[in-house]
Amino acid sequence: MALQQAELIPIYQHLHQIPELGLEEHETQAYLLQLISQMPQDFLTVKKVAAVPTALLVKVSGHKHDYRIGYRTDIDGLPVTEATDLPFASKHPGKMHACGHDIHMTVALGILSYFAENQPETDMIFLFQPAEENASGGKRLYESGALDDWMPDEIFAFHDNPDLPAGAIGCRLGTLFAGTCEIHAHLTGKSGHAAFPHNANDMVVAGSALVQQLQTIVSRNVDPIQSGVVTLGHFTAGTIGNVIAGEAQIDGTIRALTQEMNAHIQRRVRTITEGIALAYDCNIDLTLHQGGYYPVENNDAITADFIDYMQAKDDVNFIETQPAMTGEDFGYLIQQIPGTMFWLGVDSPYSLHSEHMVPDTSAIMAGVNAMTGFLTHRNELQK
Ligand SMILES: CC(=O)N[C@@H](CCC[C@H](N)C(=O)O)C(=O)O
Repeated sequence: MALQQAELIPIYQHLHQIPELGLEEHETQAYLLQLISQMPQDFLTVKKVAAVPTALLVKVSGHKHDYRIGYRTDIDGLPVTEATDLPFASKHPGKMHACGHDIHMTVALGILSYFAENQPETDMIFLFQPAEENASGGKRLYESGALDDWMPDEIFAFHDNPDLPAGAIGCRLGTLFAGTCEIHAHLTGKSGHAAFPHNANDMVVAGSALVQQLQTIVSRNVDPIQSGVVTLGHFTAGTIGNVIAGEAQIDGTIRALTQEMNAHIQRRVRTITEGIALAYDCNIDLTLHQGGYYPVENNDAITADFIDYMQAKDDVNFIETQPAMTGEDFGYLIQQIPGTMFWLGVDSPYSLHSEHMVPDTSAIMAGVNAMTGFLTHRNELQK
């Protein structure tokens, strides 16, 4: 029997207890391998990837081999200290599945277990991908060449969404998620005694000016009909109140729904940073890192079919959604392989990345059922 609610909930709870950061998902990988080894093996081949050691690829051999349908789940957790009071809360201090990748993995296992028993028409490739949050795991996996002889012709993935009702499927034609780019700025001036500012070069002041100026980009440099985000979530400087700070560190992220706008904002960040370094006579070491976090652009034909399918199903609550400024390294994969990304509602009052986020687990079976049905339909198109 394919994995059902009674098996999937304990699997989810176990995964929730063992979150690991990107590229460190060894315990998670071992647990996934154990579960996959318990499925019927007739059609399954499992591949590890030397260049991305915590990744797993699983092929389900179909009746024929001239087409491959890909399905991707991410497997990493976040450096967040859980504050949910769940009986199955994280056992790894300072780490949590606060972005719901435990839900993603559980749904993927449910779908995989179905096709392990019900041989699909075409080959199917399941990607258990590390490091969605921080290290472009999808890009690494693609560039490792491990997919080359298993390259999907189309690919699907979802992200859970606390703002949608549990089990609802959300999607849209066109861009679903933003492209992102990390900002890291290290400022170096001259520390000194609080009483003699003229002999020092204060990085609290220079850093504050940098924050203020970067925050003008969206209001003054972005076409108001389009959109963009510059968030600076981290700013540290100095040591104590009566010492002028000689160093500061500012980190943040750029978000935009097109690659052109993302690149435009990156250029403005560079120019403004150079100007602040000049104006405050300090050194600013700026790193802008986009990696694989391109906008998630859904393929028109495949996504129209996805939406038609979900809308026609009485047991699917389909909701057309707006683009979101969340990022996803699936943006890289979907640039290489046409496909669809969608949301799965998990109805939580707390947002993704919150230490209080508790997804409604009734979404798991809803996701498995909707996607086994849809992937069977995509298989049948290849008959
Ligand atoms: C779904 C989600 O929350 N994704 C992350 C992706 C992080 C991208 C990158 N590390 C950055 O911070 O720019 C997100 O924060 O949207």
